[in-house]
Amino acid sequence: MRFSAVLLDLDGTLLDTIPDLARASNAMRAELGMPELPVATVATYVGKGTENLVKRLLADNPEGRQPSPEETARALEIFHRHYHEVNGDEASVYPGVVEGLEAFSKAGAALAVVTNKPTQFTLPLLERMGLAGYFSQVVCGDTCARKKPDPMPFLHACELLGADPAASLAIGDSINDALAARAANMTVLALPYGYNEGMDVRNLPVDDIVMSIAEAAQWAAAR
Ligand SMILES: O=C(O)COP(=O)(O)O
Ligand SMILES: [Mg+2]
Repeated sequence: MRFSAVLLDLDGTLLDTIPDLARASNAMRAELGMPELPVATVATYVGKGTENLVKRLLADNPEGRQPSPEETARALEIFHRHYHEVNGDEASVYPGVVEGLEAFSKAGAALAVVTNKPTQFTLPLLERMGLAGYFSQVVCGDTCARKKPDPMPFLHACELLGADPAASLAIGDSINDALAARAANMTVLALPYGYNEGMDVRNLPVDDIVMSIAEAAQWAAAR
């Protein structure tokens, strides 16, 4: 395998976290007197970090009114409280993830998570889901000054792993992973089962689409 490092997205790539994110989102909306949203709608709001999710949840009102910074800050506090309560309760590891991570590790690749989810939720979730041990580095939404789709988090992860971005593989479910990895000069694979802000993954600027992390490991082994 020509890749010395593999950087994996979290939400929609390693874990299906939408049930918990939707529960916290609707608990926040209920506390603010807003009606419940379908889980599928919440899923289209995930991808650019928690603050962006909260802004989109607040902007989902009949008038399309955008929240003020003060309203966003207050709602974010409420969301955080609820998400801490449920984080991991209904999350699941996608099929093929453990098999794929084992295969990448056996092939000698250094593994990192690169997520837009804040550190306070990411680290306990990785532990709870039994995946923490696979990763030598975890770069979260608040680790760097900018989040994906900026290349900064991927470049930071490569630096921490001592890996050349050109010899590194990124795997994700969304436009944010694709654009960030492209800008970082990495090879990038997309998975179709996650949350791409409601868009078709077939339109993403990626090297290929694979059906699972296990298939991604096979794809990489052939190169
Ligand atoms: O927190 C988000 O918005 C998405 O997180 P991800 O980068 O792991 O997909
Ligand atoms: Mg994702």
